[in-house]
Amino acid sequence: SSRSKEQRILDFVLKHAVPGDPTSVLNAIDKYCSQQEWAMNVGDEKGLILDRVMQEASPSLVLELGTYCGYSAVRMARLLKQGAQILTVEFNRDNADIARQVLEFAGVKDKVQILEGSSEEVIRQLQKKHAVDTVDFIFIDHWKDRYLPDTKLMEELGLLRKGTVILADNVIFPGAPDFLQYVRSSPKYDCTYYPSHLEYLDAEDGLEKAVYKG
Ligand SMILES: Cc1ncccc1-c1cc(O)c2nc[nH]c(=O)c2c1
Ligand SMILES: [Mg+2]
Repeated sequence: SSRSKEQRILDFVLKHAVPGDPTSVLNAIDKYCSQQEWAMNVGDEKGLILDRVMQEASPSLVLELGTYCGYSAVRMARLLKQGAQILTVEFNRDNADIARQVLEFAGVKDKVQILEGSSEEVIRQLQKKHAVDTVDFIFIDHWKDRYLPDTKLMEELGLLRKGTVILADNVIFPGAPDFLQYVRSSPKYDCTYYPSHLEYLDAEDGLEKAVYKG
C-alpha cells in the first residue's frame, strides 16, 4: 500500500535527523515541508513565537490540542523545564502513530503523552482519568471550529487558573473568528496578537495569546 505524506515526513526525519537531537528533527521536518511537500506543522517562523511565549510561561503542565506529526510537541518538549510534561491530543490514529515515532526519535517521549481521541472527550477526562488539576499552557492547533467550544469547556471544567496561557495557531488562516471575538471581548482574558505567516508560505497568519485572569 502507498505511504502517506506523514509517513514520508517520518522517513525523512529518520534518514536526515540525529537521534536524540530535537532541533535536528525540527530542521528536517521544516526542510522537507518547505522544499518537498507542504504540511500543517506550525513551522519555523510561528515556531519561534511559540518558543518565546512558552518559555515566558515556564509551564509545568502543557496541553496541546492537535498533535499531527509531533512537530510542535517536539518544539515545546525541547524547551521544557526539568519534570514538566506535555499532554497532546490527536484525533487521527495514523497521525498519532507517526507522532509517537517522531517523539521517540527526538528523545523527548518521556516528556510527552499522546492522548488519542476527540479534543472534547479528552478534555472531559483530564481531571479524573489523567489526574490533571489545572493546565499552565495550552497550544491550540487542531480544528478551527473547536477552538471556541473547547476553550469554553476548559473554563467550565475549571482547567484554567489565574495566569494560564492559551496560544492559538491559525487565527487568521484558516481563521477562528468566533474564538478571536470571544477572547478579545471577554473580561476574563488579556489578549496579544502575534502577526506571522502561514507555515512555509507567504500568506498572512498569526498566533493569539489569551491569558486567563481567573
Ligand atoms: C490545511 C491548510 N490548508 C491551507 C491553509 C491552512 C491550512 C492549515 C494550517 C494549519 O497550521 C493547521 N493547523 C491545525 N489544523 C489545521 O486544520 C490546519 C490547517
Ligand atoms: Mg496550525
